[in-house]
Amino acid sequence: MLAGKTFFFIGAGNICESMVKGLLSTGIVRPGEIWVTNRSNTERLNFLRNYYGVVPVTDKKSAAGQADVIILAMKPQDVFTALEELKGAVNPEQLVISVLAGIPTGLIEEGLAEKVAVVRAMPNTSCAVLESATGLTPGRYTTPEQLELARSIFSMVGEVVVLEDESLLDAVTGLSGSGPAYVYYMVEAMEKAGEAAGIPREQARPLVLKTLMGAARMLMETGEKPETLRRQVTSPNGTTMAGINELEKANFQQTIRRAILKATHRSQELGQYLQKTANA
Ligand SMILES: NC(=O)C1=CN([C@@H]2O[C@H](COP(=O)(O)OP(=O)(O)OC[C@H]3O[C@@H](n4cnc5c(N)ncnc54)[C@H](OP(=O)(O)O)[C@@H]3O)[C@@H](O)[C@H]2O)C=CC1
Ligand SMILES: O=C(O)[C@@H]1CCC=N1
Repeated sequence: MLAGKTFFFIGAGNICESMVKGLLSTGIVRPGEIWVTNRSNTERLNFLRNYYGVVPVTDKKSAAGQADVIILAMKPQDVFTALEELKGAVNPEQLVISVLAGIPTGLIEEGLAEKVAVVRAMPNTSCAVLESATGLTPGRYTTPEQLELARSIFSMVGEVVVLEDESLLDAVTGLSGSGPAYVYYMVEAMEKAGEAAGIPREQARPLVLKTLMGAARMLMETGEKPETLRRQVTSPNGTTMAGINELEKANFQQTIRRAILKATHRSQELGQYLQKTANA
């Protein structure tokens, strides 16, 4: 299904590079099958060409007319300009994948002016190591085969969940799209705490990272609930209980909940704002 397909990334920033790195590492997609473009940053395109062997594109319209899969990967605020540049170039046989936070498929379909197949996807930067958690939802004109193509692309770089209700993609964005940043933030905090407790940074880091990896693998491989695994670590009146009590005092779970709901809300807000702009 994927062999020989060409991929055109419109927006060659962070998420583009994570996907490119992951796709190429599978060996299924070859560098010449990945085309990349930016608004103006040619230095970045040259870097991607030199480092990954992918193909920089200047004539967006012509490349968009030829690629099998077009991936919209600019900031949400830049979507209108990008769509204007693509108008009329994409046909219903092709597949457009948008990874833009908050942007509904309807807005992209309208912008492209043809009955083009659009899939909204929310991956995360762990695509680079084939461990993305990606939510997908089909647009109005997406055939089951085109949805399957999108699923197989993101399955190459991690786990895929297909959601029928597009509005849930905002929550996927708040949960797993932004999710790696919450984890990195926690790692930063744990490293600093390790240092504060006297462990040199170069030794704190491997301890924290292996703790993270080990806990993730325990969750995945035992199939136990996080709560069960947490209780196994927590001895009555022991060290873990002392630590967890402190997290409870700071309303840790409520704080995480608020963070994810805020991020979800921000995704909704971006979509609503840009939809209003489109209607104005
Ligand atoms: N970063 C992440 O973890 C994730 C991001 N996303 C989504 O992916 C999108 C991109 O995010 P990210 O990669 O972090 O952003 P970056 O700022 O790193 O990259 C965006 C790129 O888009 C380019 N661009 C802007 N306008 C156009 C245009 N009209 N035509 C072609 N290229 C254009 C910019 O080029 P130039 O520099 O020349 O202006 C820039 O290189 C966002 O919509 C975000 O919501 C989704 C999942 C995860
Ligand atoms: O921060 C953002 O808006 C993007 C969307 C998901 C991850 N990064």
